[in-house]
Order: sequence, then structure tokens, then C-alpha cells
Amino acid sequence: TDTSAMENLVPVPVDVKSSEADYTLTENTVIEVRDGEATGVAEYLAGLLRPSTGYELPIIEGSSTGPDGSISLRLAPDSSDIHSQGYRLQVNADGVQIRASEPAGLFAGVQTLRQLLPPAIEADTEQSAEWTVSGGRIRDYPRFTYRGAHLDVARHFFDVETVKQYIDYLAQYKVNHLHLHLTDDQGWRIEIDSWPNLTDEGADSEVGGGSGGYYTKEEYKEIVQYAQTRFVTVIPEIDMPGHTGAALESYAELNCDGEKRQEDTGTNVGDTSLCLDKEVTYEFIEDVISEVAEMTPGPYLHIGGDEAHTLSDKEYNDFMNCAIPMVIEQGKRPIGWHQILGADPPEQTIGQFWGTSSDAPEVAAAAEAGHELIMSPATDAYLDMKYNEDTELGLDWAGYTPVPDAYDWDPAGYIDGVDESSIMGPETALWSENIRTLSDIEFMLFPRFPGVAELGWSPEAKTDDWDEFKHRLAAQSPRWNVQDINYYQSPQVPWP
Ligand SMILES: CC1=[NH+][C@H]2[C@@H](O1)O[C@H](CO)[C@@H](O)[C@@H]2O
Repeated sequence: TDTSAMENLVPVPVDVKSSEADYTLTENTVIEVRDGEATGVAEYLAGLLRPSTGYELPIIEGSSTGPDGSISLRLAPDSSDIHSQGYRLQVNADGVQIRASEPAGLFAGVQTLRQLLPPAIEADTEQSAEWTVSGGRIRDYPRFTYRGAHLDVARHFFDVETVKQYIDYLAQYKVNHLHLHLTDDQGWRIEIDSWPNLTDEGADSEVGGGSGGYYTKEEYKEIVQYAQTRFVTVIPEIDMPGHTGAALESYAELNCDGEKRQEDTGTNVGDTSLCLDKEVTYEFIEDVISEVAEMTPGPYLHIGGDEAHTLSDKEYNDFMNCAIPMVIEQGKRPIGWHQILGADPPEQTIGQFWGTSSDAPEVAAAAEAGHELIMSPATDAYLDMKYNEDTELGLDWAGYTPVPDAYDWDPAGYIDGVDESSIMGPETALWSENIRTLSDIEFMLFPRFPGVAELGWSPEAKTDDWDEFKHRLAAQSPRWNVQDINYYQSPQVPWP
């Protein structure tokens, strides 16, 4: 069998010992759970394996294993040495055992198990194959508890099905936060009951003049629930005070001149702002923040804060020191693009770094003062950056990001003078000025996204060696072929 499966996992586990003790699934294999909490993960696993194997794979409560062994998912609260999101996985002739202290750990183990099976397991129709899991044992846990991926649904709108597929790609590589950029100059994509024009008028177009769209509250909750079953936390972003063109187009009173802004189907940045010296502006953001918080079970709410170029620093800082308390008031932790840290905000405010240089003294000072950072350096984690000058899709303002560049950086070491203890983890960004379809998303995500996912999951000692990683990355592509993922076949990757 393909024992190399154990050697080709992405993200690479903490400790892997392969052995000859393979396990082959049969039509009698059962999925065994002992704790009710594990049932959700068992159902997810069954959903992955049933279509391609054609096996029933019943989920059995209790400790009876089938005549041909079982895949056993069990919570073991005493597994203290594998961290709350970690797991142990063992394969032997009796089957597969996955142990974790929490369901999230079992889910991570299931993603690893997926890669121990032949690529044909990813098919959504029955395949005739030897469903052999390569033997061995794994102990694994994440370096960072925060591993994120951003998606701009404002410049181009992506429907619920596309967002669900995006969530599935995150889960496949153990990424556990989805940052949805819901509002910008070109579109407002989330229904707000108290300000209905935001979606009645502000959602009916997008960059290039397409029909746009938006999520009703029900659809947003459907996305949140789907993400929860994949142990992904949704982080909504309402960008303010800049990047507010769609709101300014929807409500005249939000504009200083009392006139509605023209619909924007372009891609300029930095030329819009809410009108800071109007009381209605603060009523507006309070209503929006409270409605978005109410429909978001996760602990975070992102209020943007990038590129408010029409404002002075003082105007921007005063605005942020009004908006941030509104987020905290709703029981959420505020996140903003790293400029928010210049407002010297309450300590629990998180800065999302999108700079291009390691020399960022104000950010380092804010970290020193106790602020945590999410790392999205535009030189490495912005997957809307072109691979090279021949890439049709994407942008190039931060330079090109070939596949190796998305991998060989260290989220904890990027900014001079910032200690690892200030870093929550890496987050990829995918802005959609010229990304229009799921196929476009896949082209920019693959093959760079799994590399950043590894930087977030795999402890430091294991990563930053492109010459080692590139072989494991290449070995993922047979799966992507079965999944029909439109990945960029970079000449820098030694494809099989
Ligand atoms: C935080 C941030 N603000 C800008 C910047 O990133 O570049 C993006 C394109 O790469 C652009 O879409 C976005 O509006």
C-alpha cells in the first residue's frame, strides 16, 4: 500500500510513525462512537466516505466493532498532551481509532484520515478501489488556535453554495475561521432590518456591473450553521468608516452633502467615508453592529478600518473610539485592519496585519501594549496577488506571490520585535476585484492555500522548508483532480 500517505500529510502532523499495519475498509466496516458529542463528526465522516465507497458505514453507539473492524471516534478528556484541538490517530488491523479531548480534535483527525485513504475517496460517485488506510500512528495538535481565511463577497458576490464549498476547502486543511468581507464600495451583502435600503439598493450590483446579490439573515445563519458543522467560526466584517460606498449610495442622510453617492462598479479604494459629524452616522453603525452581532454566534466582529484616506488621523481615531465600544457592548471582540491599532483602542481589540514590510513599529508597539495580531501580510498571504506576470486573475499592488512565497514565511516572525505570544495565527485574504466564480477562487487558493494552512497548524519546527514541503504539496494534487479543483499547475511544484 501507499505508506507514503503517512509521509505526505498536509498540514504535517507533530509526530508520525508509519507501520505495515494497514486497515482496509469493507462493506462491513462501522463507524463507532461512544460519546454523543462525537456523533456530529461521525456523520460528517460518513458523508465523506459513503458516496465513493458505496458502503453503508453505519454509525454505531457503544463499543461493538463490526466483524471487519471499525473507525472509532472517541473523546478522551485525559489526552492532555495533545492540546484542545489536537488528536491521536492509530491504524491497525482492527481499524482506525481517533482520540481527542474535544470534538474539534476528532474533526481534525478526520481530515488527516481523509488523506490516509486513496485519492478516489474524494469522488462523489461510487468507485471500485481498495479502500486501504496506510498503517501507523499519529499524535498531532495545532501551533496556532486561530487559522483563518478571508473572502471578499462585496466586490463580487458569491452565493451560499459557493461559500459552503469555500468552507469545505478550509476544513480540508484544518483552517477554522472564515472572515467574510460583507460590505464595501461596490456592494452591501448582508440584510439589516433597521436599514433595508442597504440591500434593497446597495446590493444590486458589483465590480464590472454584474447583478450582485446579498445574504438574507436566514442565508447568513445557514452559512454560520454549515461552518459550525465544520468547526469553522464565521467572522463578519462591516468595513467602516471607509469602504462605505454601498451604504452611502443607499441612504442620502449618511452623506455629508445629503446626496446619495453614485453606484460604484469600479475598483478605486480610499475615497469614501461615512459622515463623521452627523449623529445619524453613529445611530447607523450602532444598529448595524447590533444586528450583525445578534446573528453571529462567534466571539469576533470585524469593523474593517482600512484606507479611510479622506479622514485625518484624529477623525479616524475618534470614530474608532466610538465604534469599538459598540462592538464590545454586544459582547464581541473587535477586529480591525491593523491601522485600527493607531487609535490606541481597548486592549482586547485585535489588529489584522496586512502590511508588506517587517518594519512596522506602530504595530509592534501595539503588540507590546497587549494587542493580539492576525497575520495577513500582503506579500505572502494575499491570495488575490498574481502568481506571476502571466496570471490573468488577481492584482499585483503588493507584488507577485509565487507558490513558494506563500509558504516560506513565519507568522510569528514576520514583524520585527513582535513576540509569538502576540500572534493569534495566519489568515489568507482573497479580495474579489476580478475574482468572479468558484473556479477563479480555486485557481487563486490552490496550490498556495494549503501552505498557509500548514503554517497555521504545524508547529514551527516542521515548516519553512519549501524544498521538503513542495513534495507533500504535489502529492495532494491527485485528490484535487478527483475533487475537480481548478488549481494553478505551477511549474515550481513537482507534480506527480
Ligand atoms: C485591507 C485592504 N484594503 C484593500 C487592500 O487590503 O487590498 C485589497 C486588494 O488586494 C483591496 O481589495 C482592499 O480594499
